[in-house]
Amino acid sequence: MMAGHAGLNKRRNLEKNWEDFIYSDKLDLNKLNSDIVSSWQRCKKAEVNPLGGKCDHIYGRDRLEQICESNKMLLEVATPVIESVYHTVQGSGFMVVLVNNEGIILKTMGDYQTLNSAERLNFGQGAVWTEESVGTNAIGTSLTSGIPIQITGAEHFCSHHHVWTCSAAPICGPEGHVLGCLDMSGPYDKMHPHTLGMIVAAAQAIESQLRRELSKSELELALKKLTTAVDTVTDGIMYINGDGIITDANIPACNLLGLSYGRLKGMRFNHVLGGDIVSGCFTAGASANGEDFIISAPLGRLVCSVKTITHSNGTIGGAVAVIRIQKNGVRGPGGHCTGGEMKAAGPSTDTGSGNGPVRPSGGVSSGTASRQAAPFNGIIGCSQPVRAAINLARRAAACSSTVLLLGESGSGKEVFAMSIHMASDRRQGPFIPVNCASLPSGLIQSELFGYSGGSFTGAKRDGQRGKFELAHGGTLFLDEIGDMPLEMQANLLRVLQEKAVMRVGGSKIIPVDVRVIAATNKDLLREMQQGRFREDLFYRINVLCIEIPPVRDRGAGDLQLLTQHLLVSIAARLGRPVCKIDSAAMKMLAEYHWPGNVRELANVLEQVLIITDDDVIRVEHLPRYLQKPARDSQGLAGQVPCEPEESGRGNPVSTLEQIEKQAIREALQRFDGNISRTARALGIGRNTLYDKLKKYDLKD
Ligand SMILES: Nc1ncnc2c1ncn2[C@@H]1O[C@H](COP(=O)(O)OP(=O)(O)OP(=O)(O)O)[C@@H](O)[C@H]1O
Repeated sequence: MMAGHAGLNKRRNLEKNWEDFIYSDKLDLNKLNSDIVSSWQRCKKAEVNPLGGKCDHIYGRDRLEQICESNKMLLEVATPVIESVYHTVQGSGFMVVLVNNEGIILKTMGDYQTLNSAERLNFGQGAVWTEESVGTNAIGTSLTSGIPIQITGAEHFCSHHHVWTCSAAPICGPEGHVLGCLDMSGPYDKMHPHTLGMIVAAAQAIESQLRRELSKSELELALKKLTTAVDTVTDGIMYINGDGIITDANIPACNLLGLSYGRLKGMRFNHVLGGDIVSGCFTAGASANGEDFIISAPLGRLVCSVKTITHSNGTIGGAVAVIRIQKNGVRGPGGHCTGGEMKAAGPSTDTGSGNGPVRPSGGVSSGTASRQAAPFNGIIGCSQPVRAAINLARRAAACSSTVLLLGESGSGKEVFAMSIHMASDRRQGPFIPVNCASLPSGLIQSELFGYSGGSFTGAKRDGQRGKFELAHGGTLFLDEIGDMPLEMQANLLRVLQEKAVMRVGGSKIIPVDVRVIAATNKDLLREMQQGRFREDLFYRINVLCIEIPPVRDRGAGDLQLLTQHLLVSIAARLGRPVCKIDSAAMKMLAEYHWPGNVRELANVLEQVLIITDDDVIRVEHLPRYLQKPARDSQGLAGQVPCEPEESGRGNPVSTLEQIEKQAIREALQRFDGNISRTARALGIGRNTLYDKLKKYDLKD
């Protein structure tokens, strides 16, 4: 506080300097602070009236409300600081003021008398307290110069302010830009240099609180992004705390495990999965992290992987588990199948087995009947032809002979091939599928047998292994073998006989231990007769032949089982609740002849689940081409569930062809002639569709 003679002298000197500058433009730079000199010069240039000081630039209530709204966070954070600062000076004639970065007063708090004096200057909410508006003052000058400043008495440019002392400090945001300014103003004779120190500390407190708030809202935003992502994915995701309790889960996780969120949350993860995955990960640490496990759930087999979350000090804080439906087995990066099996505790699942997780490296003891049965559990169907095919497949799994799978497109040949592999003693080895129809004829040789370094333009320097080498110790699935070019058939035969390959451009014989499963939807006997398939190769691959029945030959019971299975698994994949199908819609499915087999059925159900939110599928939800079956359609309706359907097959070929032609025509119309979408909807490949368009002369 300024007192006595010295104080009076200082005041007089300040007033003298001010008068010299205002009336004679004289400046004694030794006696004046350079920031004040610059400010005075700015004010003179801006033609601010030095004999005034009453603010006439004030925002009305509505605009002020908007301004406060856009400075909401600053106000919220600064208010408790203002209150605490005012509390310490209360009764001493001071007021505390908060302005935004444009110098507009957002808030004032002070002693009654001081607020009254301030009001006479319009020094209150909504006033624009800048240098241009009211001359040199702590608020305006601090905002202009970006530094904390104290302005006392005649240091103010306007004479009406000469009885005031003001201290202000800018408030900066986390990125350094000025958000506003905090000021403390009071009577001139209460001037104390410490006041500025107090205001600087208060502004800093506001700044650090703002930083905390911003990082909190950034954290909230990051959390929201994460939650949105977790809710959008189709995989099931669960969070597990350090005690192995599930603390959160997304909808697909609940659907896949067949448990409501309320039940799942709070359950012990090991109880849900019926094994001890988590403690394995917690104790084995990184070694168990991220590995895939196979578990059995009500929906079928699921792949589960658990990854631990570690604190910065290295201790384990919990884990994230990801589960998804096992699609054709679990393939490692090199296309390897992995996985033993354990059971999840869904409502309809036997939890009493006590099976723990079986890691790929641990393996499943070979030869145990129950374990060998598991791979075939994914093949849905109990009709006689399906049971017969499964029985043959079981036998195939027990030996290492070449297998030939015959069946229409989409009937499940790959599912069978994978199941045979998984049930065989090669299950620890890779399962390598190759679609012979989709390989360009120029590349098929190198794809199958590999090539040595630099053998052709664009080849990798060190060469590349072919599918036979990749399948070493495992199974090679040659799909659509009927489409393999004749010259390749000779090479394939040689490899099968010699059990060794030679890479394209190479000279080394590489022995390979590969079990071949071939598949086709073509009539190989006819292909042979017409010279398109080698007889010797046919007999070489046709050691054990398994016919996969088309869906229309499986009976209504199988169709119902497949429909229910697919509805649950597709719903889980789409992340939507499972829905039922009413009997009329089921009857309509049974009346259709399913040329695209299970794949077509899956596509139809997926389309329905995408377009409807209803929890029951009715006739009107089904595609139109199903709603108008041809009169003499050989559908499945009326067939006895799960019974062999031996009678009544007759010779339906021409009728089915008519129906097929009609289905293709309608699908083409529906998708405006788009081949890819039409093929997808019909559950057949594009090439097959092109063949059929040619066959039925539907090209235009
Ligand atoms: N019996 C089944 N139970 C459950 N899903 C099945 C069954 N059969 C087939 N599927 C499913 O139907 C789809 C088509 O099966 P898959 O690819 O094995 O048929 P494919 O006969 O090999 O077809 P393509 O001849 O076109 O290669 C896959 O999504 C598969 O999972």
